[in-house]
Amino acid sequence: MADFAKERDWDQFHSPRNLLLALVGEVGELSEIFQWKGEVPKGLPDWEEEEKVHLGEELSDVLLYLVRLSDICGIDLGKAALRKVDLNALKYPVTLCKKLSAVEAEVELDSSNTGAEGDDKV
Ligand SMILES: Nc1ccn([C@H]2C[C@H](O)[C@@H](COP(=O)(O)OP(=O)(O)OP(=O)(O)O)O2)c(=O)n1
Repeated sequence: MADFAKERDWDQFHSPRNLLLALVGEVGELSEIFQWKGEVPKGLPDWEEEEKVHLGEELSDVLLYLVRLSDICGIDLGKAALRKVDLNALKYPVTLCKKLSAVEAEVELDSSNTGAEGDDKV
């Protein structure tokens, strides 16, 4: 991405703020693909090949602007992400999360048996 921008004299435009706005714009384009479709099954089995190619393009735009933004801010994104994975693991221990998931599933089951509305689940 650094070479790509340099070759085109685009360094002048690739400021942190501009890259952040470009990133958000691409997230918007990514969202448009899913807009109004309702929930879609994992793996997108019913999607046309063309739609999947489009999805890959928008995901790539998000990734490329994210990588460029990190670079321009002097952040080693690979290192930062690995550190965050470690922090996440400490914050959400496996045993605790499994117990909470089981309890939540039970509450969900109870509320569906009684007809009460439960919270939306992730
Ligand atoms: N000043 C720019 C312009 C583009 N790009 C790169 C990063 C993205 O991967 C892609 C974005 O290009 P477009 O702005 O043309 O966006 P789309 O490819 O999504 O096209 P469109 O918005 O027409 O769907 O090009 C860049 O690095 N710097």
